[in-house]
Amino acid sequence: MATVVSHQAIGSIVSHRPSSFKASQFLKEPLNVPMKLRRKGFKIEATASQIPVLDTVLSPSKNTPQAFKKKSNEASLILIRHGESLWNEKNLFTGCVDVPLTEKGVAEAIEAGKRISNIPVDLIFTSSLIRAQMTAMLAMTQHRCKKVPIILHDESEKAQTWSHVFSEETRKQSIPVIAAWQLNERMYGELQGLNKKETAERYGTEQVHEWRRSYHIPPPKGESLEMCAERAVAYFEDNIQPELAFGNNVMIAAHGNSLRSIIMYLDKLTSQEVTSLELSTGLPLLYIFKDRKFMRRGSPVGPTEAGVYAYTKRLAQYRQKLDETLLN
Ligand SMILES: O=C(O)[C@@H](CO)OP(=O)(O)O
Repeated sequence: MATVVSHQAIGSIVSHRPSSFKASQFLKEPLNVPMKLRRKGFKIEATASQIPVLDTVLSPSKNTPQAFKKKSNEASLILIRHGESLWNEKNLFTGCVDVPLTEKGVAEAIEAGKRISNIPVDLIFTSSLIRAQMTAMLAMTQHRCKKVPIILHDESEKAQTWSHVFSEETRKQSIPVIAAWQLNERMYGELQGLNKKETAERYGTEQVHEWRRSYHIPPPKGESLEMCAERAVAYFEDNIQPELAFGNNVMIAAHGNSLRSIIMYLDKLTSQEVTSLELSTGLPLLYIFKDRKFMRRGSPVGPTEAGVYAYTKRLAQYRQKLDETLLN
């Protein structure tokens, strides 16, 4: 059965672990994580066979054995496709070309932020492209926690050192943002920069639809969805899922096709089903990760709607805490 998730579809920082720390100490089944996360500014470290951990700046028990326990057996995962870009507006194949949002895209990102303003976010992953990063940042301006998203720069020793934050209190009021090229849009090859309508007129609607939506067939010199999934899903499994397993709440701001491949993994869609999965720009989708399963919860309707909070006790408690903090 075809799955269409478009319109009503789906909708702190952490801690330092000693390098000898083994995932098996706190997970029933250790995840074997080929990690190379080294986020010194926030004291987040992980190497192969460890669990990456966000932590703990939030945890008063940091650096005690308590700090190595899972924060929770449940975590939220928000997926958001970037708002409209200047090339979406012009109907051009974009792929890995790095174009910014339009004014409408900015408004969509802000609206998305309102919808998720009561849902906890401890860590943000974005692609390395500006449209996804703008979306994440603009969305977070609306969050009721009022924490500041900070992009972690670990491209060199110097970048790490020069972006170090020296106040623990300030780190507590921050949310680390990790930019990863693996979450980039599918590379569209020789279609990048071409007009979608003109390309369909030239090569035929069916051919172009196949390039755009089939799982296995790549556009000329570009990536198929399958190839895109290989790097995006591997990144998700290696770097994002371990954070969720630890109890950290994650937001991913990425792209139509990199997110389609991740949703295919989360919802266990077949290569046939994913062909009819369409994601709207700027629409946040919420999942709950619990007992090593992903449960799709839809798109939060808005900050005043209670509906989404009925889904889990933990989300309801988080919102209550925000309400109390803001009243005091
Ligand atoms: O141009 C692109 O990069 C993508 C997303 O806008 O296009 P498509 O609609 O074919 O997924």
